[in-house]
Amino acid sequence: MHDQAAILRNKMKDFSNPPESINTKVIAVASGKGGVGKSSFTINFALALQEKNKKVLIIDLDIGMANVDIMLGLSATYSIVDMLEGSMPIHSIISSGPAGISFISGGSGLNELFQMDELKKNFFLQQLAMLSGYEYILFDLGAGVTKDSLQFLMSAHEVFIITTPDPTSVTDAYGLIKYLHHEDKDIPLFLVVNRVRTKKEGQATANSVSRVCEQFLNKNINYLISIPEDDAVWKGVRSQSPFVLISPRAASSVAIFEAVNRFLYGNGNEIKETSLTGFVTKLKSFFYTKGR
Ligand SMILES: Nc1ncnc2c1ncn2[C@@H]1O[C@H](COP(=O)(O)OP(=O)(O)OP(=O)(O)O)[C@@H](O)[C@H]1O
Repeated sequence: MHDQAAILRNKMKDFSNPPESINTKVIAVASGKGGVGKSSFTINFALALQEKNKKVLIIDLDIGMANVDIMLGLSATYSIVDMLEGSMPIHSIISSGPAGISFISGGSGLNELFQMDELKKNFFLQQLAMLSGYEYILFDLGAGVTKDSLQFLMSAHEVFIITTPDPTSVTDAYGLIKYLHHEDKDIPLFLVVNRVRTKKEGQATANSVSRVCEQFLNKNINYLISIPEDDAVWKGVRSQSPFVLISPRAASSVAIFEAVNRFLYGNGNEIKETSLTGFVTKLKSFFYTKGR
């Protein structure tokens, strides 16, 4: 009988050999509070990385608020939900966005993704392992932490936390950092302060987050960049065209390019070895032992 389980089992045989691996770094982009510019940062940072000739993939896992495809002016044909329902290979659900950026949509009904049975979990993990041709995979996760997003946050090689200088946003960012630190004291965290009026405001915000993290958690936070409040961002969202592409000289774009330079060449970050297998193995351990 060819039920879905049988189809999945057969597909898994087809995909048992992941493609040749390059060094893949998985970045989870998160925020404590919603609406702080997480998706817009993810997209533009990914595009700026791609401009440095890096192979980059964006995966939208912002359940309920998935809007990366809208911001990219795309209507993705297939999503992760389709991949799981239709036992499709992960490469067939990758869309090509502006400047050829690769993108995977979570799809509506994504919350069911996390209620997967064992066979689907294995299929999902196996398909993720097929993405080893990408040098950077950016997961856009929802604001705050859920039991589900936590698994991705804790498995990623690095976590970017986006905040604005707004005290409520800073408080929520600290809450998120505290939560993550409690789970894993060694998790590398990068802070992005978005919508600043001046660089000084960005630095002051980063200083206050760093200070409380050092004082109460004994945790070092890497301040990546501040991004100014800029009409170019708004225009990019309105025209569904990322601002680094349509306004590359705007102050917000300059900040994103600077963030990529710091990320790639600052603090010895470029020499750390990372692998997709490491990410998938960690995620698997969350799915099966530490998860539900
Ligand atoms: N630097 C900026 N300057 C001006 N406007 C900005 C800036 N960053 C973000 N915005 C605006 O903020 C709005 C929210 O941005 P975005 O959707 O990226 O936030 P988010 O944190 O991903 O939201 P969600 O919590 O819904 O996932 C967008 O309309 C965007 O135009």
